[in-house]
Amino acid sequence: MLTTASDLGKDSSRLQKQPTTISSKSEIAVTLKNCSLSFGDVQVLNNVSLDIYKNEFVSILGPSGCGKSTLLRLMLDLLQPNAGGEIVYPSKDLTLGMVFQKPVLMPWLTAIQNIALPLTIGEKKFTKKEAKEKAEGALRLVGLQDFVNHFPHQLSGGMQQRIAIARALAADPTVLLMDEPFGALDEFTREKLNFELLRLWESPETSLSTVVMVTHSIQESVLMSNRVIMMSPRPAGVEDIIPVPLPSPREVGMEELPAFHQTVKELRKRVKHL
Ligand SMILES: Nc1ncnc2c1ncn2[C@@H]1O[C@H](COP(=O)(O)OP(=O)(O)OP(=O)(O)O)[C@@H](O)[C@H]1O
Repeated sequence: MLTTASDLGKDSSRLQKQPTTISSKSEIAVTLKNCSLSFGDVQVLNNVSLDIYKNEFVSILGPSGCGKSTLLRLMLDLLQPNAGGEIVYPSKDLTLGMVFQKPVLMPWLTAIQNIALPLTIGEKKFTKKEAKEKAEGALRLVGLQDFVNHFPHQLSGGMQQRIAIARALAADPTVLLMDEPFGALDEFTREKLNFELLRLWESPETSLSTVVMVTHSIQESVLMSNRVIMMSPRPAGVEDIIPVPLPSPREVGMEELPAFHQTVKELRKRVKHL
């Protein structure tokens, strides 16, 4: 198991990571300024402007093919706003992490080797010993410390996705970008991982401050997020930003609250208009 709600319940610092209201004092984690992007003749993003704050969990919803994954790749610096605009990360101690829909694990590497591998290559290189220690820590965070030497085929789909989350967390990101991370999982595992991710985001054991998650599930977006960004059809822009008026921290059973139903209903109404 991951760090549980009850483990963290006595720690007031977890409450620092849930700004349900954005005030003028909220610190920006990333700003997209009038970003437009085309693949050849196909314009995918049109004038996307967005501020995402430190200590917030944001979901991105929108029609299939509108450009949600493209937006994340832009934020990860894998793509450039080639038709105008810029992306600004004001913080000096920024580390970006990414989790994809599929875990994309190397089948010939064990759980710990899969997590350690990216730490030994790229810009921020760690020694093999450091990488192993960080990978062990990340495995503990996702509750898979007993599966250190298991290969991917010896793990369930949910466990493989936890390894992918651990791999992203091992680099100690401040901003985590997630592209439908639970889309391929059954409903039971998905719900479990939803709360495990929330606990990790709240945990003082990680540097994680901001989560930006693309999802196709309206319910998931409401349950997890402080705000939901609704994208318009391609070429996508920001259609709407909907705050989620649920109490923090989020707990199992909040799906029964009237505020949950009202926000889901509101989002459904807006989806129908797209
Ligand atoms: N590398 C690429 N080259 C050309 N076109 C691309 C490339 N990547 C994405 N596209 C196009 O950009 C558009 C947006 O794709 P993207 O994957 O960002 O959408 P999405 O909103 O994430 O879709 P979905 O919800 O179905 O996952 C699509 O029309 C897609 O074909």
